[in-house]
Amino acid sequence: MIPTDDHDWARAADDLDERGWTVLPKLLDPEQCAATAALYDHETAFRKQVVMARHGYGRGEYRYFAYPLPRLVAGLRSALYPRLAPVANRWHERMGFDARFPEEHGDFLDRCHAAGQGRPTPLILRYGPGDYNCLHQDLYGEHVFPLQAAVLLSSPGEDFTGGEFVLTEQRPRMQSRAEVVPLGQGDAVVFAVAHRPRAGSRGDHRVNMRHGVATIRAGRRHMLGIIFHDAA
Ligand SMILES: O=C(O)CCC(=O)C(=O)O
Ligand SMILES: [Fe+2]
Repeated sequence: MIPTDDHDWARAADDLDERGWTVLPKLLDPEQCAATAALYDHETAFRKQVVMARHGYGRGEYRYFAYPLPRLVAGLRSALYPRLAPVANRWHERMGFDARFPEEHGDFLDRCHAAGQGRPTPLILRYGPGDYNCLHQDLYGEHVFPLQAAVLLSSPGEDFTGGEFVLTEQRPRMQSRAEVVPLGQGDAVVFAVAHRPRAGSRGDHRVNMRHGVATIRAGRRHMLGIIFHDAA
């Protein structure tokens, strides 16, 4: 159902190692995007709604899915994870972090759930004119899978303008650098949750990464977020 075989995973792994993010073009087709965005109004599919302005997170809102996840969301989460686990393990080794990740997502979730991180983190975000998402990191407890994915469900230029996906990285003792990630409808961005290793002249060091969304100028923008660790 989720055609992850079509993607160039060797290139994706190289992008991730070099800059901490990659784009998987057309991970979902327009019908899958529309059907997923339409889930937003099915209140019973979700465990929690967050109005971002109430928490100082930005402006706009999002909803975390409840278990069981919709088929497409569950399918994406379990299909992407095994492609990313080798990158995650390499990153942890290079950053000197102890945790290593199993090959299958279910085994990693068992570890999260046993540690009290049992609430699902996949979400849909919805933005209108003037909305934005402040730079942040999606950390929900001790157990962290270091990569996450997000799929643009709306069509830029058609459904909305503005609303660019932004990543920043901060190297130790240096100023932050920003990247704008070009996304079309159905494209997924895969990116570092909080840290990534970077090769420097004196070996690897850890850089700090955050992501957010620039102000939506017009229209409505829906995004599907796939986070692999669950929440406490
Ligand atoms: O709306 C966006 O592009 C940001 C999504 C996001 O923050 C996430 O998926 O964690
Ligand atoms: Fe996020």
